[in-house]
Amino acid sequence: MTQAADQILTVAQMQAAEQALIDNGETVESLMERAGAGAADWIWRLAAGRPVTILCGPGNNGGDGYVIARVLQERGLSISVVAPMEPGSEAAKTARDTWGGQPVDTAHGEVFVDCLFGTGQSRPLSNELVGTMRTLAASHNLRVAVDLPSGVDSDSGALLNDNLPEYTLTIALGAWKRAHWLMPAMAVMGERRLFDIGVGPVEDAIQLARRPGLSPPDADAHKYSRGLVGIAGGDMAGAGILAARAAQHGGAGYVKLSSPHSHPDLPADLVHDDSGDIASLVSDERMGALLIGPGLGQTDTARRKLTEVLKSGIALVLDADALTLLRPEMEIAFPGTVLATPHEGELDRLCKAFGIVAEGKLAKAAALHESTGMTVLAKGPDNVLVGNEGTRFFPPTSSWLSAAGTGDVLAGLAASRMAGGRSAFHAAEEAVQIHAEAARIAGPAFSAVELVNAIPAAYAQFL
Ligand SMILES: NC(=O)C1=CN([C@@H]2O[C@H](COP(=O)(O)OP(=O)(O)OC[C@H]3O[C@@H](n4cnc5c(N)ncnc54)[C@H](O)[C@@H]3O)[C@@H](O)[C@H]2O)[C@@H](O)CC1
Ligand SMILES: Nc1ncnc2c1ncn2[C@@H]1O[C@H](COP(=O)(O)OP(=O)(O)O)[C@@H](O)[C@H]1O
Ligand SMILES: [K+]
Repeated sequence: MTQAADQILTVAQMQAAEQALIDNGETVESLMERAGAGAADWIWRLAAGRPVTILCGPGNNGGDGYVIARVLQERGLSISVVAPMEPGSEAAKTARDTWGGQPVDTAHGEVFVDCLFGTGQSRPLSNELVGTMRTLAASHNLRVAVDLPSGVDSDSGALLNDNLPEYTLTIALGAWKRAHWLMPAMAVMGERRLFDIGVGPVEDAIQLARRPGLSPPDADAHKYSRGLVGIAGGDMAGAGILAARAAQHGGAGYVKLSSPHSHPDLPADLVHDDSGDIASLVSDERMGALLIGPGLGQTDTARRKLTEVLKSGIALVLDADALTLLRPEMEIAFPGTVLATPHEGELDRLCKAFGIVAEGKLAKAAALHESTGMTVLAKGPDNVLVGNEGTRFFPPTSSWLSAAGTGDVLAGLAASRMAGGRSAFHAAEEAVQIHAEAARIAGPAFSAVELVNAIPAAYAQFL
């Protein structure tokens, strides 16, 4: 179901949603007044009595800036407005006239408020404008972007100029935009807050991932009812062990690692099938989900294992080497129960293998889902999940996750959630957030093993 508070809109969807409000009796002016007053509340808290400088552009984002100037001035704050361009829209002109002050050429204060451009940003900023913005940003300790940082493309999250300022806070107006959750724009926004102006649910909108609601095992649970996860390992035992460890902590009751290689760190509580025989793994009728890829290798044996696993009809997580080996001619019994978890390089390789030409992470993941039927989690600093249930974006996670082996941990978690009965889509939605929470708990500079060890505490956060 579409939830208005979590929806993420394109510029066209936002404009249609605003038009719907106007058709119901609002005006651009009344919406601007509400949006500006809402943003002013946040800036008021941040400023705590200190002076505020507002950079106003020619469109309605600039109009919001004049409303903010008026509201904060009425509350007694010292406000300077810098306006390198005259208001162009009627609503912005009205907002400036109602403010009634005189813009200045430059100012030094504590809080810089960027109301230069919002969703209407259609091209890179001129050198002069970007220079003004950089100078103002550099001379204020706190920086607030209203709706979006200027210089950001709302639909793609691309940065249209180099060296844009970084913000303390970004206040989304009316609804989230894609750029709030996509790299590289996401990285400059600081904290994100949404101010509601009454926009209703938009059909087919991308949603922000829901916080997982986990529960302890049922009172009469046994290891198989909690889920049996199989890990089809291969040449490098370490990656399989990491994934298996994560699966053990991810809710499943039983984890079986099939790998022909032993390893000195093989935990005593992990069931290890050292025959590496894939047929016995896929013929186990209790198998809830299988993970294949971490440590699999790319040999003929690895390809044969992957082919068999794909045909098995068991719910699958495909990661790492399995994604490199996957080809369109391989038969997938039930693509709807398969989750693929590519990082950027694997996503590009998959697109090439499947003849997909698309620009950007979202378009690539959507095309891959469309072409294969698999649920696709495109990983990285921004996570994009596309499946039959729709599309999800995620809050930013810890950049300390950029360490070898953390992807194996995520794949193990996802397999564990699937073995416990979640769909590929919901398993991925939960796994990303348990993984992110474990990273937060593990703190800085953790290794993949330390990340795994933090999973139980992360799990507890969602019980
Ligand atoms: N439409 C509405 O009902 C509401 C809109 N609101 C605000 O309005 C914003 C969107 O307003 P607009 O559509 O007017 O768009 P913007 O205020 O983002 O600016 C668009 C204007 O800037 C020009 N422009 C774009 N890129 C430029 C560049 N690089 N250099 C110079 N000029 C450039 C465009 O030609 C256009 O005139 C939202 O982000 C939000 O802040 C809010 O006030 C809430 C209500
Ligand atoms: N800069 C970053 N910020 C946040 N998360 C990141 C970042 N870089 C990588 N990650 C996450 O870390 C994991 C890395 O996975 P992957 O690239 O498959 O690594 P590996 O194969 O070594 O396990 C993914 O979950 C990814 O989303
Ligand atoms: K802005």
